[in-house]
Amino acid sequence: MKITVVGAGAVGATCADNIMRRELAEEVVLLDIKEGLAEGKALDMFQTATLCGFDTKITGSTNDYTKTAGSGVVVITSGIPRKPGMTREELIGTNANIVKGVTESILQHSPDAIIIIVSNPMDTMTQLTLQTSGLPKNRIIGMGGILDSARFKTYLSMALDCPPNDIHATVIGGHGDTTMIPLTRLATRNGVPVSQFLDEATLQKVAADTMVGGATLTKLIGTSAWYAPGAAVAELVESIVRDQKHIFPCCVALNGEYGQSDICLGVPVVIGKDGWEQIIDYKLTDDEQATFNKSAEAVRSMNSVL
Ligand SMILES: NC(=O)C1=CN([C@@H]2O[C@H](COP(=O)(O)OP(=O)(O)OC[C@H]3O[C@@H](n4cnc5c(N)ncnc54)[C@H](O)[C@@H]3O)[C@@H](O)[C@H]2O)C=CC1
Ligand SMILES: O=C([O-])CC(=O)C(=O)O
Repeated sequence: MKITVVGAGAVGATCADNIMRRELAEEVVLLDIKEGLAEGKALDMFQTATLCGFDTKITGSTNDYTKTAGSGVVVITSGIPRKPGMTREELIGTNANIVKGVTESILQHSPDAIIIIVSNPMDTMTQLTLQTSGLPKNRIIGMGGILDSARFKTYLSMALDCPPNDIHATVIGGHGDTTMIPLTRLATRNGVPVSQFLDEATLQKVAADTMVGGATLTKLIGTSAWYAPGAAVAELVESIVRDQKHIFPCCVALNGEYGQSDICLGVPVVIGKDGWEQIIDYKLTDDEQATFNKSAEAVRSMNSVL
């Protein structure tokens, strides 16, 4: 399979790197609008093949979409990242035009692709892609919840002083500082509810830290994160190309599930070769459902800006 990553910046390049190291494609095409950037990063990454022991070919392209032709999966990371003190929502004015234009160009050459949206504000960019691409809804997947869940698990493991891989936990809702919903009630340490180990105040702090996880990194680094975002995209891509049927929280079009319609929002879905294949419509508590509804309202109001 050929996989295209649009945007050869911090997230796009890390994403391509992870995809290559996991050998998820025969060829990865990295495309950027900045002259030479994608070619340079692609060549640098290809020179790790003998060092890291992978066989995936990588091609760089300065805005030449013919090189992306026939891609099975396309990851869109093009657009500006936030700076310290900004919200993801403030990026909409610039990124909506970029994401729309990129999607049109991609579909001219890869009409059968599954599209993964990473550019922020991700929920609204996913909605935009759904509305403008005409693609079946199962082939449009916004990536945010996998990353947010990875952060949630990491913060829980730090509070528990245990390995992150012993934690199972998920974040649903929007991919925003105030719209994401870490499902503390369902989080477990190898099957044992984390509430057996941590008091309510600690759990609330972990949830709060998770929600501002991206903002915390942006403040520390001066721009937003890329290592965990790139790895999170690769996890999603792997479930598609290997048809693994993993359940991941992803931003998808809801049609009555979780009491919401006409909106793309993060919920648990089964991911396989056809994109998102099934929504796991899990019954939330009344409080969780009320929070989910509030998250949907906030994302809906952002979508109305489009
Ligand atoms: N959904 C998520 O979980 C995450 C989303 N993000 C978002 O991903 C986006 C990218 O972040 P970074 O890679 O850190 O930014 P970056 O600035 O390092 O890279 C963005 C790249 O997009 C390119 N670009 C701009 N317009 C383009 C176009 N029309 N066609 C092709 N390429 C174009 C730029 O030249 C640049 O190289 C941001 O919007 C950021 O907020 C970042 C982390 C996680
Ligand atoms: O925080 C940001 O702006 C980038 C992002 O979405 C994340 O790292 O979660």
